[in-house]
Amino acid sequence: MKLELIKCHGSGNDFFIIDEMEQSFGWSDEERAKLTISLCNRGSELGADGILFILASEVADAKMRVFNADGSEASMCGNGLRCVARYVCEKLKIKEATIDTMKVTLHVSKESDIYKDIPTYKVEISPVSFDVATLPLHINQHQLVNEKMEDLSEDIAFTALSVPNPHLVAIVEKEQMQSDIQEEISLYVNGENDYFPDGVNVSFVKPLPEGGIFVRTYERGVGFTNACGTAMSASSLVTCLQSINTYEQPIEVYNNGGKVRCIVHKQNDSFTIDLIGNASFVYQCTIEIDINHPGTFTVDNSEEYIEEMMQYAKLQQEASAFLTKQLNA
Ligand SMILES: N[C@@H](CCC[C@H](N)C(=O)O)C(=O)O
Repeated sequence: MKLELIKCHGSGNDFFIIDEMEQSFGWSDEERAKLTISLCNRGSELGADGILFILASEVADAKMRVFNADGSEASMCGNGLRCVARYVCEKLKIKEATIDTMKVTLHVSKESDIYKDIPTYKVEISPVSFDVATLPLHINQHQLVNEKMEDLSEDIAFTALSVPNPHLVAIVEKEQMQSDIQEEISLYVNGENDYFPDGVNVSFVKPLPEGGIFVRTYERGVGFTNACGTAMSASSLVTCLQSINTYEQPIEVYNNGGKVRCIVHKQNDSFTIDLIGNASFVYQCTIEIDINHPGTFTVDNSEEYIEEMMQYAKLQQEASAFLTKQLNA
């Protein structure tokens, strides 16, 4: 069969969009998983962190399903949702929309450009929970907020939260950020272990001297990515809890693929987060693939979004120069 793909990214966290809104391919979840593993393989002609399947919805403008590069399905994806927001808003010629996701319907909207000529979208990150059962995290307490887990590290304190996908967040020193410790912990909690039966996204966060934070995330089902939208949102909330940042105020969040802006809203004891950033298209292409044997495919008719990519490269250069200066300050 022929399949149309759009390669897109949010802060360098890259995905393929597959539109199943009008044409239903009738795929099973096993077929979606195998297709994802094949197309996301970085050793193939394509490669990505995941696939965003966009489907028709009876309760919202569209439905998003997210598959990680290893074929597992995630309940949410912040960077991916911005790309889906752009795709749906442009397709339906609207400026805001509702997108149904695995656990919740979320509001998305077009925003003024975060950087000159960079299509920018705001997405709602919600619901947020600190109840360890929602990750799940198996420990003998209801919450883990800025506390050590001796089996993970003797020095680092973690906060566990779901937004609604699961996150483990630690505020760290520069030396810890640059060591192998994050990878070691991430491999442990995403392998056979007694604590996180479904794995967890692990973020190390470094507050920057001139304001803003740097977030590096090891993503469940993928590995280290340039950025993880839900992780940057969860990390922003954790920095507000620790009075490093302030509720209702924009937080500049730097990552290895660029930067985004988060605003954490607090009402009584509940939280929501706005994630604002680029929704960039890289290229569109058609592939010829046999869904029963997705391991091989051919790519043709590839067309790049050159202007958009050149503009994004400028944002990335500026963000990276700022970050280097801040991390060496
Ligand atoms: N990159 C995403 C998150 C994708 C899902 C995650 N790996 C999980 O399994 O929960 C984002 O931008 O939020």
